[in-house]
Amino acid sequence: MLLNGVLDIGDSIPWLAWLDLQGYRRRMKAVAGRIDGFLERVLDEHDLKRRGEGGGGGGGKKKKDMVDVLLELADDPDLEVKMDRRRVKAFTLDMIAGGTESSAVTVEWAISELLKHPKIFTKAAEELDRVVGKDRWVEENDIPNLPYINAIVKETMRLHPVAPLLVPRMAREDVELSGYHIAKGTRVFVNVWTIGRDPNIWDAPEEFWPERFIGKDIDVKGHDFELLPFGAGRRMCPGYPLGIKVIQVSLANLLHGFKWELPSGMKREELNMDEIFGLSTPRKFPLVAVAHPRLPLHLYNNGV
Ligand code: HEM
Repeated sequence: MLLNGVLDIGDSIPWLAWLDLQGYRRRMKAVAGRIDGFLERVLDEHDLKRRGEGGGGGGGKKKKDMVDVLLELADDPDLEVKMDRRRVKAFTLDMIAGGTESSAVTVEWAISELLKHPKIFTKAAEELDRVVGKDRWVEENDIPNLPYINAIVKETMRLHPVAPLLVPRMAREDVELSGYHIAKGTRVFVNVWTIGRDPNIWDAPEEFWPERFIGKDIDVKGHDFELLPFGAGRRMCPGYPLGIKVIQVSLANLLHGFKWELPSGMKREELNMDEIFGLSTPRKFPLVAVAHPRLPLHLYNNGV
């Protein structure tokens, strides 16, 4: 993940690329080799299982997982866009890389911001107690009734977008944009991190203040260009519907189920909020916090 976001001199000065001055390309090739080895093993295991079960269909009775379905598609000669083994691996890697770190990083930032702003914790807990009650966990269909929790999620994504520069674009033709000439072939980065902190767009942009979204029609679906944590357009995050729900439901449950505190003796001003800036922006120092149960103890025995 770190190597994904590094600034390689060869990207900016292509004729220096072959020298690999920072050694990033060598390290990327080594990591790619290890990941490929892992994915090959996963595909081999699935192939073996499919053959053992009579081949072809991934076994009629046993439950299929995503890799089984992709391998079935790879066997289909009539597919308009061919799915071969290489694509099955790429797809699987996309799901692992895109679908895990992004939600975890966002939830960790949300809890960090709330530890700095205990009043927001209290307000969130009030909403959860009123809407969900203290005798159960939060479910997906509670989410539309939790505007304050949703505002916390948006505010977290405004200040800590998972992909601060989205993924690079390339201008397919010469274009004039807001008075700038962008020549065909130019690599373009959209800096959503800066947009999220732009004082021309946001009041008190450096402040964590979820109330700014209450009653406002600003969403994260790629239509409101001031808030683009999932990107926009044809290359917008395809995992958006899943990603946003995972963040909302897990954060809501973490706030509903636990009272959060900093380790004893630590003041909130001392909580370091530095980020590692790359393709994604995790915390520089992992969050350490203490969680106290808020709900009846029997609920913790059955899981969420
Ligand atoms: C927490 C949630 C997530 C956030 C904040 C997030 C954010 C993003 C962003 C900003 C992009 C680039 C979009 C652009 O440049 O316009 C992206 C691309 C992508 N995301 Fe996500 N994502 C999340 C969850 C997921 C999940 C759950 C999956 C899959 C299960 C996923 C799969 C992908 C893939 C495959 C791409 C590349 C799309 C392409 O290049 O065409 N993401 N994501």
